[in-house]
Amino acid sequence: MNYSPQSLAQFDNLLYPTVLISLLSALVTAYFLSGRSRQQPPGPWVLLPGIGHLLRFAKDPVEQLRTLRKQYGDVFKVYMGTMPVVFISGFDVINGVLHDRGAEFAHRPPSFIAEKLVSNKGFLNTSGNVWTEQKHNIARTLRSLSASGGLLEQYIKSTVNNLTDHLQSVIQKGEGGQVDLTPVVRRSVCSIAFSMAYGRQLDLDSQLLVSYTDTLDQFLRCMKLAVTTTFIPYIHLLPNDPVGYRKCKQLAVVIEMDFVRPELERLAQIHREAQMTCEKKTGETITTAPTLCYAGAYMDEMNEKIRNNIPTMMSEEHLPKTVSDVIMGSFDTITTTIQWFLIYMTHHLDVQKKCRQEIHKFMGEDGCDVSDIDRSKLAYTQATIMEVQRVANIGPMPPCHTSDKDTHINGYFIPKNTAIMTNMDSLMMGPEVGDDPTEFRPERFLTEDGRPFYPKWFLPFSTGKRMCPGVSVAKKELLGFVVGLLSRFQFCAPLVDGNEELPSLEGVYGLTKAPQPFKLCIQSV
Ligand code: HEM
Repeated sequence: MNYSPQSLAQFDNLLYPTVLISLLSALVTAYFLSGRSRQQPPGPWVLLPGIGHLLRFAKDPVEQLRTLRKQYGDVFKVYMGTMPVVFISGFDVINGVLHDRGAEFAHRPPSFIAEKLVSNKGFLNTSGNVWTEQKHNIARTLRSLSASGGLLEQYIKSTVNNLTDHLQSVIQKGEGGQVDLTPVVRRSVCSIAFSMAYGRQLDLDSQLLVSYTDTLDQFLRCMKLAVTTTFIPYIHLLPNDPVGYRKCKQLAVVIEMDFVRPELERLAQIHREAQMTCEKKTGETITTAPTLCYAGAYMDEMNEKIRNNIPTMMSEEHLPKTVSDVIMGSFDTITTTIQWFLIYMTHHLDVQKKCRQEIHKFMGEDGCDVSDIDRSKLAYTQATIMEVQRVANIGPMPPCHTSDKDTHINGYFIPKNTAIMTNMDSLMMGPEVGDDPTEFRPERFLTEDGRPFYPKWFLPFSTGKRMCPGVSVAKKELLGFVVGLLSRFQFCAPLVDGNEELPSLEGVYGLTKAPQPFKLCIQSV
């Protein structure tokens, strides 16, 4: 093509409008793109899943979440009280946020209740360096405690033996027809948590254990409603303490002053004495507590760092709250899982029988030793525990995560410190489970040749940096209780007015989803 000087001049005339139009369209595109990049997740403006349920004016929160997910997809935002909460659902999104971007989302959002109840100290509610340093210490100690042949196995063995002896005596007294197992199971679980924390064992009937368990129990019951202040802080100003916030604060003080601090003082004293003896004998300073426990291990590392002028965030202020967080982390979750396990076993006697047969086959029929369990042999029993964890879904709304920087999830803009909550139901009852998620079927956790199968979507302990640090303790404890109980007893529905009355499968939402009060009939096998 030939360009004449005139045609080039015409082109020149077009140059300015062309550049102008391009600039304008670039600006418009940038405007829309920046709008898109700041687009917030969809969701209704005011809705109170969880809290509404607690305050008894909304339906089952899990049902609400299912409806919302259908309507808005895997990332949606609701206002829980005055606080926006972004819910993430489905394996891909949850794993993407908590695991693949674990460091970014390893923070906890600011919380009124954490600030007022524990002054933002401890483990569960802290973030950043203080959390990381404590996490390393706790994870290391829990790993040592739960190692094969470690102290946890001894604690489980003696506690489960005491529990089964107690149940045997209930049966011998002719009272096995309708037993409320919850108090004794709670005490047993608390006893193991106590031993791991402070390195000494308490008798199941000891006054200290009874009152520690009762106080923890009262605190957790009280927290069911008091947690509302996280989402509507002004509620705590109302007269007559309608949500039990002030009562919870008092109970937190009682737990620390009456139970935690005396044990910490006792450990410090033992440590001082051991140190003096060691210095006299060898001239060396000992660096490990006489008995492994996580309060003692925390003190050791903290004191060692202080002695050697190594900068540390571990402190006397964090210590009692951190110990309480770990005890609380295990107490409610393990008790609730065992309660649900027993309930589901009364609903599925065939499964109960199969577990017992497996236990008797591989561990003997006479009072098997729960400190010496070969997990690989008890595949069906383990699969049953996992299936109970799935269907009972005791933590449908686990602690919130957040990022300390503005960020995006699935293209939606998430301002820093926004609370992000995992929709656990979307994993436990989601499409990945198969086409029969409501059915109780332990086989879904077994391969075709009967070996354990761990599907990627099964995340009851969460995933990523902030995943439950007690996972191996929990697995050992749950299996120990199940083996000890099923090897010696048969659990079934009690007779009420001549009719079998199966315990309800409907849960009560608190910090965990617990069963309604229930009784079972226990028989020796
Ligand atoms: C069936 C038993 C258990 C279940 C289902 C469970 C589940 C969970 C879940 C879902 C979280 C939240 C993780 C996250 O934020 O992403 C968590 C945190 C935690 N769990 Fe467990 N847990 C169990 C037992 C235990 C035990 C036995 C211990 C202690 C020995 C424990 C100690 C903790 C602690 C201290 C946290 C807070 C972690 C943090 O904030 O970084 N849990 N657990």
